[in-house]
Amino acid sequence: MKEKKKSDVAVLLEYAGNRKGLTFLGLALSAVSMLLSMVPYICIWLVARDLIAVAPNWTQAQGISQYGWIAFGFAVGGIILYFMGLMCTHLAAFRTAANIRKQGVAHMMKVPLGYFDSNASGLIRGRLDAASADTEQLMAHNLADIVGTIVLFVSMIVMMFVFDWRMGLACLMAVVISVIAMFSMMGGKNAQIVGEYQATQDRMTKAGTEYVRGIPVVKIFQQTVYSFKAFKEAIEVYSNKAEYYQADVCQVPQTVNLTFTEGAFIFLVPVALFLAPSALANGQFAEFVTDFVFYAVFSAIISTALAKIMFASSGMMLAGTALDRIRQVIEAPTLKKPDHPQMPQNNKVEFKDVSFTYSGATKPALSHLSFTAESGQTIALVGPSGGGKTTAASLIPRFWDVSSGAVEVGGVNVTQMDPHVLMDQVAFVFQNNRLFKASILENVRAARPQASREQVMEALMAAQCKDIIDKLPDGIDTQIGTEGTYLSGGEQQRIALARAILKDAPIVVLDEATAFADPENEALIQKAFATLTKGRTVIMIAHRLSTVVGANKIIVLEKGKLVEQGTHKELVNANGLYARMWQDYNKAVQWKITSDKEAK
Ligand SMILES: Nc1ncnc2c1ncn2[C@@H]1O[C@H](COP(=O)(O)OP(=O)(O)OP(=O)(O)O)[C@@H](O)[C@H]1O
Repeated sequence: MKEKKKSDVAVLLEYAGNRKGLTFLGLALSAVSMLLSMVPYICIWLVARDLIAVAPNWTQAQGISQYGWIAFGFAVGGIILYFMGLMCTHLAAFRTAANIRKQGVAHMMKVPLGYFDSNASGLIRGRLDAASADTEQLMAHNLADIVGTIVLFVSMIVMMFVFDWRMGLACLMAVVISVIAMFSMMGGKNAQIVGEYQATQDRMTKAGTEYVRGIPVVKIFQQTVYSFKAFKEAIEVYSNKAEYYQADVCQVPQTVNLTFTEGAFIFLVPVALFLAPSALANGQFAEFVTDFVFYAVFSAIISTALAKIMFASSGMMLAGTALDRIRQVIEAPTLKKPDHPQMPQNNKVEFKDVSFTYSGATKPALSHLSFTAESGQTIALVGPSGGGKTTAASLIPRFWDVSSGAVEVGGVNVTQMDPHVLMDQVAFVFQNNRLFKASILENVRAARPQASREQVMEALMAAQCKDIIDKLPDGIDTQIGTEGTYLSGGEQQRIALARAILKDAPIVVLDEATAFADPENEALIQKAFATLTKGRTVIMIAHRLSTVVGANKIIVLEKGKLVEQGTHKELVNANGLYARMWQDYNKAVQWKITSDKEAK
């Protein structure tokens, strides 16, 4: 257990980078400040000794004010050094937390895109933010307090035995009982409970993110109570765990701890009463009273020291579990990079006997899928819902890697290509294209950062975005998602198409939108599609069969398997699943036309 804690600190110090030295400087300053803070107590003893020696002629006491100034000087010096130490540890702690966040974000760029499907973005952010804040507490405060407290303890024990070992022992007993109570609360099984408590916190964050994300659906279907259930349960589990820890685990040890730290007198007074008669008999009563005064005052710092240890050890535990959570992000498996990356030879896309099963799923989402899209061809993926169209398209940019078989781009297995080369080769337009809260210019330019303003403008025009730009107050410099500037689904889709057009990649994977039925937008989107796909290899997930009629090849997927392939004409003649889908589609269109006419 101890070793693990040590290694946690070592890990955190690595993150501090070139500010690691500042941590050590801060710790040294904290140690020295603790030593300085002992001097006022010695001064109290000296003052008590001198006063008692001249009692009751107090005015004869020499050097009282001198001791006062010395005590004041050392106390102030101690505080100044302590603050300087904290400044150093804070500077290192901020760097540590910043480096953890930076490394986490950098690592997220290397994980497969599918990772974000199974890990809510709120959870990832929560893990990095909350966890790095917890480590900040350890690095900025707790470590300095631990070192300071160790020094305090050693000097405290030395001082306890310097003046009167019996009264010193009385004070020490209170310390020992408190420390035992405290460690029974922190160590062993209870450390595991703290881990569980933080895991419930994680689950609550995840459920909260999911709940907030689903609010529109919840409101539409008036499902407030039911939808709140998962989130409510997560909150309840969390508060039960927190309550259990506080009430059942901490109650007794904390009471013992507080009683003995705040009441170090419990042992000191009986010991003093026991010693008083012999001191009186030996004519050493003045020394005895001096020592008693000193220990009575000194015992007060015991509670301060123990409180610091308590916070420090809980900080240690928090940081340890925080590091575990950070590791879940920072050590998430990354996309495997090939040792000898190969360059694509052409713009062909080929699936070779591809099977894929999502992690945790029992059935494969794709089984033995093979097809080829020659350079410049358009291949449409169609089929019933859940057939595997999105999964197949997602394997091209390596959202996930195939379970068996191979996906090849330009004659090279995608796993054998540098991920950057693969990303340059392929443009993706998915239905839920995310636009950033940034200007339209920046949103489109994300595809090619070095593109000029004119090139961005050209892409926007090609994607039929003229009407959008014209109506916005600052044209392409308008910030999206702020001050009421929101775009409709169809408009967002066209901006995303402009992004893909600007990218100018030879291969395009696109999920044809179904959600944006407004006829005007629809026509513009189709025009933008035509520009984007011209002269490129296209893999299109098609939901409306009207868009696939002209495709070079149609792949029909059902339950993860290729059930038919061919041109529209061939498949209609084959009288299989596609022919039935085509009939149903025509009936639906017919029904729409008829009902539109009747409505007029
Ligand atoms: N992230 C995921 N984790 C586990 N299973 C998944 C995941 N995404 C999809 N699946 C499963 O894989 C299968 C194929 O789903 P996929 O989304 O590829 O089908 P689709 O043909 O695109 O469907 P639709 O037309 O409804 O979009 C389904 O059984 C689905 O439940």
